[in-house]
This record gives sequence, C-alpha cells and structure tokens, in this order.
Amino acid sequence: MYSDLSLTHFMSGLEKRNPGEVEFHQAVYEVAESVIPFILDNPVYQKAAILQRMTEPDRSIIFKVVWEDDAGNIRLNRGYRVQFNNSIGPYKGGLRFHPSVNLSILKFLGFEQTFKNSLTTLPMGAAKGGSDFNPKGKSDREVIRFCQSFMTELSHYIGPNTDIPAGDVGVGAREISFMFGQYKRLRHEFTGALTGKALEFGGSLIRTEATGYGAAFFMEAMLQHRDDSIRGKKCVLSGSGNVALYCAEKIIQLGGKVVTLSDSSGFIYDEQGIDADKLAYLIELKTHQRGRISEYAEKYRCDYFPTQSPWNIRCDLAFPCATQNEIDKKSAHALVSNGCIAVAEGANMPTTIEAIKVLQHAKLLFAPGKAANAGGVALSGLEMTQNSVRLSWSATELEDRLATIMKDIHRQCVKYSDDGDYVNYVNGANIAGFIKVANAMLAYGV
Ligand SMILES: NC(=O)C1=CN([C@@H]2O[C@H](COP(=O)(O)OP(=O)(O)OC[C@H]3O[C@@H](n4cnc5c(N)ncnc54)[C@H](OP(=O)(O)O)[C@@H]3O)[C@@H](O)[C@H]2O)C=CC1
Ligand SMILES: O=C(O)CCC(=O)C(=O)O
Repeated sequence: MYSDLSLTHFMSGLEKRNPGEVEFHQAVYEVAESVIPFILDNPVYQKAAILQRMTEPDRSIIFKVVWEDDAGNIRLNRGYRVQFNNSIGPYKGGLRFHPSVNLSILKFLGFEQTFKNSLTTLPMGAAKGGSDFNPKGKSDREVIRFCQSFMTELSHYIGPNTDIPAGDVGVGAREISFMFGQYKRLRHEFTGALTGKALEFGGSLIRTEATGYGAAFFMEAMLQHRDDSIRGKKCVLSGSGNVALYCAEKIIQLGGKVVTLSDSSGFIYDEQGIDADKLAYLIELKTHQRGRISEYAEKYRCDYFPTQSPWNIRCDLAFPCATQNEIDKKSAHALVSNGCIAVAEGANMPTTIEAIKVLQHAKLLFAPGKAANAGGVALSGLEMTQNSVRLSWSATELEDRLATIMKDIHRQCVKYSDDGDYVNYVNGANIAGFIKVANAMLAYGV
C-alpha cells in the first residue's frame, strides 16, 4: 500500500486527507522533503508506514467555549487540543489564543512539536491547542471567565502523565494561572498538569526566558561551529512577545546589538541599539501594560515603520520571533543582499519554504524553529521534572541545563545534516527528530 514514497505522491495523499489545511501541508512538506530520502535508505521505516502514521494526529479534540463578557453578553468561541504523538512521552505543547487559530494551524504546530520535543532529548510527546479567542482588549475578568470555561472542557483530556499544555501566542503567565486554578478546582488535586506556572505554585525559574534564550544559544552554537560568535553582530528581531524580548536580552548579554523589534502594527528601528535599560522598559510595556511597540519609538525617538516588517534593515543576524510565514521569498532576498549571514527561527515556521531555499542557496546558516526555539519546551520538561521530585532548581542550574540542551540539539543537527561542508540544519533537525520517535513506534509494533 505504501510502496510509492515519492514526495509528490506522499504529499498528494496528505493533501487529499487534509483538504485546505495549507499550514499543515507546508509543515509536513518541509519534513517529508528531508526524511523521505532517509526512509528510502532505511526501508524498515517505510515497511511500517512510519511517516504516514506520524503525519496523522492521534486525535483532534474540538469543543465549544461559552463565556460571559463584562456587558453581560454571552460569547462563543471554539477550543481545540490536537494530541499528535505520544510515542516518547506524554503529549506536550502550548496553547495559542488568537483569532487566526484553526485546525490547520494547530495541526502544523502539533506536528512540528513532535520533532522539536524529540530533539530536546527529554521524554515528551507532542500536542498543541488553543482557541480563536482574542485576549487583546479584554478585561482581566473576561480573560478569567474565558480561561475557566476553556479549562472546564480541556481538563477531561489532560493530566501530568497524559498531556501537559503550556503557553504560546496570547497565552502567558496570566492565562496559565487562571487555567491552572480552574484545573486544580475541578480535579481536586495539585499536579503539574500545565507548565509555565508562576513560581509560587510549581513554576520554574527561567521558563519565561527559555525560548528566547535558547534561540540565542542556538545561534551562538551555529556561529561557534564556524569560529565566530554573536559578539559585535547587528541583529534584527521581529515580535515583542515572550520569545522576542528574551531572545533580545540574551543577545545583548552575549555582546550583540539588537536594532529592531515589532508587533502586528509595525516595527521600531533603533540604530543606537536596544540596551538593557531600554529592554527593561519594553518588557514592562509589553508584559504588564500591554502597550504597543510604537510607544518605544515615541519614548526613545527612534524610527517606527507602521505595517512593515524589519527584514529590509541591513543586519548580520536575523531572528524571526513573531508568527508563521513572516519571511517570504522577497524578504529572504532582502536579507541575503543586505549581508545577513544567519537566521534562527524563534517563532514556529516563520519562514516560507521558498524563502528557506533562497537562504540556503546563498549558504546562510538557517536554523529551523524546531531546533532553534526548542529551549522553551525543554525548560517546560525541566519544570515537569522539578514538579515530580517536588524541588526547585536555581536559575544558574537551569540556564546551564538549557545551554547544554541547545548545544546537544546543534550537535544532532550537524550529525544528520547531509549537505557536505554546508550544515543543512533543516535536514539535520528533521532526521534527528524523526529517528527517535520512529524507533519508539517500531518498538511498539503496530
Ligand atoms: N512562548 C513559547 O515558549 C514559545 C513560542 N514559540 C513561538 O514563538 C512565536 C511567538 O510566540 P510568543 O512570543 O510566545 O507569543 P506572544 O503572544 O508573547 O507574542 C507574539 C508576538 O508576535 C506578534 N504577532 C503575533 N501574530 C502576529 C501576526 N500575525 N503578524 C505580526 N506579528 C504578530 C505579536 O504582536 P501583537 O501583540 O501585535 O499581536 C507579539 O509581538 C510563535 O510562533 C510561537 O508559536 C515557539 C516556542 C515556544
Ligand atoms: O512549553 C511547552 O510545552 C510548549 C512550548 C511550545 O508551544 C512550542 O515549543 O511551540
């Protein structure tokens, strides 16, 4: 039945089974292109139809979320949890609250998570979930009511040994706290069924910083592999959420110069560089005041470009940290012609397939999100470990462990890259991530 494993044949079957799910098709294409040649060289995986099985989620749960707004109106949203693969550990992955959320986006994210979690070296399976609810502009009371209603249904499907959600776009410490409170109330037990919790109730130090720090560590590892480093490099970043802000913090600590950040309204360009003090202002603005990036430009009198992304700014290093498909082919050409030497994806799938080809063709170092942004879920794994042993590790110990994990992911990518002297981090990450999950699936039999 699965004798023809050409990329075209495989993708046309996947597209037929998942009509219209363009983000999911894109994520699978990027992996299939890397792993099909590897599978053809290792027919044991083909015989067991591993790739076909890996691209079908174990289950997709879709549910209704009803809540009441401050004006007393009844509001309706859709909630999801896509449990993708639990071959190497309990399902694990974030929750996204954003109006664009749909099944295709969550399937792409859950699928990516399978490979990412495998690369972390920790025992975690893969899932993703969320809702088309938009927390922006809602009062705290409204967010509480939504989160409680969402968790009332989600609580049936999660648990510390089953599925452990965390944050993603639109879900930060505030939302995790509201959901954890409701989970605890419903289940009448205190267990680590969510990560990204506050420190007072089972959270881990540096979980907030980990995704961004990890992306900077991964970039440093790629550059060190070529006897270079972040020090002195001009860096452009997109986004100004959890990932972007702490990626900027680590870049500054490593001696790099961060000149841009963005939100969905536009980007700021601070030619002098965003230093630690300016970043502290931004963290307060974005995390607590929930302000807009344009307010930074007003305060520090730098350039602000509404509705644009920062990829035309001359730079050495680029870190897309906002959302999927934010670097298209044109932006990739701009990065190449402006002298950029490396791109590390802080966000999930921020670079289109065509743009990746442009960057790789020009021999830029290109780190896919499943490798470069794996620090967040890795630290979540360490939060689970701390919850299990009822201990809290210090920030120094956790940052050391995070740095070691990111180096190890880099080592795995180099090991499985198959492009001669040029390290093809896409192939390396996809093949290394595939092997561990595939071997577990083989071990279980059918
Ligand atoms: N948090 C984590 O631990 C991890 C996150 N990621 C990925 O990193 C990326 C960012 O996540 P995170 O920082 O947590 O999310 P946040 O919600 O904290 O921040 C998201 C940022 O991206 C911007 N953004 C969101 N959607 C768009 C859009 N359509 N166009 C332009 N800008 C947009 C937001 O701007 P605005 O405020 O205007 O919406 C905001 O600045 C996502 O791809 C996420 O999946 C990956 C691994 C782990
Ligand atoms: O910490 C986690 O469980 C999930 C992080 C996440 O959603 C991601 O890696 O994309």
